Amino acid sequence: MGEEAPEFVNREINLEGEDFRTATTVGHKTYLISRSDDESKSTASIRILDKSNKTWTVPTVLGTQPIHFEAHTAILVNENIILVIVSKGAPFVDSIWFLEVNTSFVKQQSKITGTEVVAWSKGVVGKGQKPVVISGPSGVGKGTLIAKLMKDSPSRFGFSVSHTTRAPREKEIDGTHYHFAERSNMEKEISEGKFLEFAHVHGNLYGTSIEAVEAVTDEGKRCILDIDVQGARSVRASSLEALFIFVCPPSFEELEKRLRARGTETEEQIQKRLRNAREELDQSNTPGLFDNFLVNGDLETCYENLKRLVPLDDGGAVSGDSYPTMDSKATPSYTVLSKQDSEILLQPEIREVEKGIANMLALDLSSLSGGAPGHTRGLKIKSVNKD
Ligand SMILES: Nc1ncnc2c1ncn2[C@@H]1O[C@H](COP(=O)(O)OP(=O)(O)OP(=O)(O)O)[C@@H](O)[C@H]1O
Ligand SMILES: Nc1nc2c(ncn2[C@@H]2O[C@H](COP(=O)(O)O)[C@@H](O)[C@H]2O)c(=O)[nH]1
Repeated sequence: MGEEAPEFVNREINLEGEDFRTATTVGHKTYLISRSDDESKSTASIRILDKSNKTWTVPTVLGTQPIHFEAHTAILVNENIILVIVSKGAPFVDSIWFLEVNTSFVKQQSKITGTEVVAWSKGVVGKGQKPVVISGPSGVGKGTLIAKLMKDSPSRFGFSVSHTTRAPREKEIDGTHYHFAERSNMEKEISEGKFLEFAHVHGNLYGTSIEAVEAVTDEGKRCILDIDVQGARSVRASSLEALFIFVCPPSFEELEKRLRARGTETEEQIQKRLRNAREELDQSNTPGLFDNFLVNGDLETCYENLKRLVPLDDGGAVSGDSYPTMDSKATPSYTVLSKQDSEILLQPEIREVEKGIANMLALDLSSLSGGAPGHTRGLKIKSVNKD
């Protein structure tokens, strides 16, 4: 609930100054960002002043919050996003953040929770790669392909661990392969808006929690989702920008052979999965649903084709750019030197330049891209030579 604004704060505050508190106005709202009162934690706290009726609101804050939140600078990127640079105490990799105040993700979450919502997204260098949704009929080899991807590049990819009400298979580990859940608990969490998508698949309930995707993207990894076609449809309709890949079997007979050979289902369950496979293959042709199709005949060939769509080593880099090369644990103190059009120049303290632990940086706000809203946003950041 909003409360009457105290007289002394309802005034113009330095909008873009570096301080422990900044106020940034977007339309008729002013976003007050400050270090939390609990100084031991150094987290950020947000309050919103609605200038039209002079009321304050404490919003629901989504996303993983900036840590080491000391002095900061806030700059309006556009009417949807505020750039927040934590200018003291944070390692370089934790110093660039976006406060999403009016993006479609925020609007969607606001509808679900019925509250005013803002969301933190971490600024990552590069394209802020889209999560990858991999769908296909049961037994086609999605899990096998994903396991290869994770084994070859564990630092680059992270698996979104789904919830399911189905019983664990012999070698499945709770929290690694799935979060095995009670139906009533899972339904409750779905009704509380904690799931990005869910679907009834082969007689059980499956779903991707927002936290499962966050856990991966907050580590700066590209998130891989193994979900059925209904789930893919829900993600497509959500605000999460993703790459959608459908894996097809070389033939229906081969699919049946693989399902039987896996030996994890009863005959009745196999029949049910095969019936559903026909429906999924049919549904996969929905125009605009999947971006790419792979046929998993020979496993190695299919894996090579998957790596062409989801490269192991592009690092999200945009060719031709030079990226900051400083020690990722260095904690330089940046101040905003200038903002011209969409370029922001960040100036480290002279001592840090002299010690060689920091360079002047140029942030290109026009490059803001993709990532997972409420999780990460990609951005071009270049080191700038002073001479
Ligand atoms: N290209 C392939 N050739 C032969 N066998 C394969 C191939 N790809 C996967 N398999 C085998 O097929 C079986 C099913 O594969 P997997 O479990 O990866 O399928 P899935 O699509 O993840 O199934 P589900 O949706 O039920 O989880 C496994 O025993 C796996 O070893
Ligand atoms: N919509 C969703 N589908 C999911 C999710 N996790 C897995 N799945 C799909 O379920 C079937 C069966 O999986 P299995 O492990 O029981 O063989 C398969 O098609 C998966 O892709 C989810 O979170 N949401």
